[in-house]
Amino acid sequence: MTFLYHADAERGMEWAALFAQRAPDIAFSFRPHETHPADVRYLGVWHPPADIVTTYPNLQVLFSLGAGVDQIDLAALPSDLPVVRMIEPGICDGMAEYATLGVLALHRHLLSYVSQQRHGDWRGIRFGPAAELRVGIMGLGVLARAVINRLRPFGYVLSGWSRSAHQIEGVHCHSGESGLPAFLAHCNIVICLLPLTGETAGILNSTLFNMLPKGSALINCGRGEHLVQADLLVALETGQLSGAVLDVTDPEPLAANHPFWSHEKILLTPHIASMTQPDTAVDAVIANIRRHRSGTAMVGLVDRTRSY
Ligand SMILES: O=CC(=O)O
Repeated sequence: MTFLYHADAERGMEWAALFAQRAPDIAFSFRPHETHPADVRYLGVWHPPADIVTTYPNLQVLFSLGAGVDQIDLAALPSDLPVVRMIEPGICDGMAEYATLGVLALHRHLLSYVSQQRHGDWRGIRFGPAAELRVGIMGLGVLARAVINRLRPFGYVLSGWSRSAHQIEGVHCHSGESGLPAFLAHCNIVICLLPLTGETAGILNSTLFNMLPKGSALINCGRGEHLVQADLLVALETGQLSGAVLDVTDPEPLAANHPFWSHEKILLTPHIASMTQPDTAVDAVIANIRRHRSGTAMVGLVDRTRSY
């Protein structure tokens, strides 16, 4: 009954030490080649190796080491194999910090000041109060709620949009395709935290940008595939969008000559918004293994019909 951590060995070693301390009853390995495949009941992966089902005939749960599962070909897995997303406090904190960084950077014109500094240009740009800035979040899952809670004390006007209806105190929530135009019409900054699915790929496109008030800004912490890159360039060119903070791109990294690298209105970071933190992630996985063993529902179980 082994949990096999099938990813980078450096972090695997960290996980091994934490598992040994906190769950000595659960065998843990981060060395696939030294692990008997038939012993593997729980498998932790980022990009799963090929043929996991034949390689690990006794696999009972597949754990994604990240919050997303779009990197896993769910259709290739047996429909009764539970797949679990990583939901742990460290990932939520990281995302809350990054989204806050993005909102503050856009609100307080940081991209312009970085450019002005390069040109020796000492010039203040007016900014309005947070209470007049409307921040909208696309996707209202666990990460979005962490972002909302972190943004709340600044006083921004918060709204949210998701596929299905949600109620969050102090947040004006919209849902479904029909709710999208009203949501967008009231966003000065829109943050994409959507899962990547067939329905959400390419959702950040010119149709969506044109539904935002002119001069709005975008933060994409979802996946690079959510964004139609050419549409963003046009929107920045025309002023429909005033700036973008992008933590994800398609592909990653972008080609060396890609216009996003040097665009003055784009802040680009190398997919670091949030990272699974071993200290807290290990507890989340151990708790889920114990839930699975006792037949209770695991936290983060992927709904295979929705792909997240
Ligand atoms: O992108 C990172 C993750 O899915 O955790």
